[in-house]
Amino acid sequence: MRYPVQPTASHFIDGQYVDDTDGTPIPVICQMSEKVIATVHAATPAIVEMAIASAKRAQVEWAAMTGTERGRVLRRAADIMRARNHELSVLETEDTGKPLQETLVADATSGADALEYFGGLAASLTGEHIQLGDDFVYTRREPLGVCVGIGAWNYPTQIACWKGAPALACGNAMIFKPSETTPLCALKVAEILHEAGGPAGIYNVVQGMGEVGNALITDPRVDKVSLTGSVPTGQKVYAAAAAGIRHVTMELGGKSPLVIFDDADVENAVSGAILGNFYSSGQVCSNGTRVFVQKGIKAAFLKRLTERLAGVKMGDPLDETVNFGPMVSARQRDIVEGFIEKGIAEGATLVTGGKRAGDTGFFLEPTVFADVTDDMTIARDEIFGPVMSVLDFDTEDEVLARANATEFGLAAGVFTADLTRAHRMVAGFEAGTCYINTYNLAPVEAPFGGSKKSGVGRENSKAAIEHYSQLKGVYVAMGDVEAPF
Ligand SMILES: NC(=O)C1=CN([C@@H]2O[C@H](COP(=O)(O)OP(=O)(O)OC[C@H]3O[C@@H](n4cnc5c(N)ncnc54)[C@H](O)[C@@H]3O)[C@@H](O)[C@H]2O)C=CC1
Repeated sequence: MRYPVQPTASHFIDGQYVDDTDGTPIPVICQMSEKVIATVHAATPAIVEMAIASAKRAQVEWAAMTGTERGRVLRRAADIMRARNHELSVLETEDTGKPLQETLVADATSGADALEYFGGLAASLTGEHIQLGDDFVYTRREPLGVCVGIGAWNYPTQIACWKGAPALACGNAMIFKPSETTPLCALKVAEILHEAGGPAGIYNVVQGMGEVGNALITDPRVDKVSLTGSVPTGQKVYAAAAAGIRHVTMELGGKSPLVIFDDADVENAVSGAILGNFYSSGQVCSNGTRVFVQKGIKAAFLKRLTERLAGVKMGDPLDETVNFGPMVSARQRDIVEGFIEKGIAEGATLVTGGKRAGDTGFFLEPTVFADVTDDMTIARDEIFGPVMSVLDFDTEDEVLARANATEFGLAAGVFTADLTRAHRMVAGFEAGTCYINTYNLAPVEAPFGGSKKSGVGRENSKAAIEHYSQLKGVYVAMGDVEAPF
């Protein structure tokens, strides 16, 4: 079975599809054919109002259910997602252009993991009892209320679930606004949660650009905003949330270092660098795009990397043998091309790639630059495309200082056979998500998020519960009340 690409309607609110065709049309463009394959409409003020009013009402009912009951809904939704993995993966590929080979294992499956994990935690979210002589305090772990999730375009299903699952487990309602570039997949998440028994209104999806996001996060009925996006957007959204003293989770951009020492296993280091630069055509926030390679292993690393890149198969992302898809949009392709031109102009050595590919489609070759220096634009700015920068280094102290010399702090990785050094490096990295002898894995059990300008808060793991709930302390007196007069 295959889902129709054109959704039934633009938004999913209060358990059903709704539309208001007065909203600005948002075309969905196929990254392979460059043709419009679906159209949705940005939410009008009436749609935004409908979504918030419905979430506010539904949240009360949802929070009154036991954790076990809420968890059951999430786990049922996880089962449905797994049973429909193929059609959800096809839709994810149509939304993003990522190869089906990837989406079959990384998107609905990761979303289902989040629903299952937080569904399992829901029943055990408790407060604590603090004895104070005869008196005592107990704490209640309570939901925040209505949460708004705003997504980026690279992982539309996964982001919708990573935000929705912990929010719902804690008894919140969520209104999710997908990126205008990839509006399709979150609608399926909403539909599935409803089918799994979620009360109408606990997970609404509304479409739109920044204005719709802004209308949602400035509404006084909204208690929290969780954004996945770029740092400039994060600054705006964080500021708007601060005006209303709202809770925030910010999952923002990065320019992460991947450090490869002379003693590393070359084959594994090359695999790590490929995973950290070319998966999803490089459109991954945690990518290790500054690959610091110690001078003694540089020649062997570049040789094997170039050989391994011969295994890239570009083409129709729906063809399961294709392992490298087009960029998400013409705009993103053009941005990345601009960075490649800068890399060449600023004197980096183009080892491989650098060009468009194919007659149609937003394809860019996987690109590797060597002899990159810290001051070059390609070593400083987030590119969000398939461009790897290889930088040379001599010593551990030197590379750690250079790895940290960035305003970002999302991820960092190290490849070495010396485990003492690996742990020392990781302790020194200014980054929220670190890897030793691997790169870019993001299981739901592990916290994911950034430090410095890459973000605030953590997604996944038990840590996410702290970001979707609040504690109420209750002092209970067992005797008379003493007062001064
Ligand atoms: N840390 C993480 O977990 C991840 C971070 N990202 C980051 O996302 C970026 C790429 O995604 P894009 O969609 O281009 O990011 P973006 O920042 O352009 O947009 C993100 C979302 O924010 C919305 N938005 C824009 N202005 C807004 C405003 N004023 N108020 C409310 N919402 C607003 C957009 O409509 C979109 O849904 C990259 O920088 C990447 O590093 C991407 C994936 C994961």
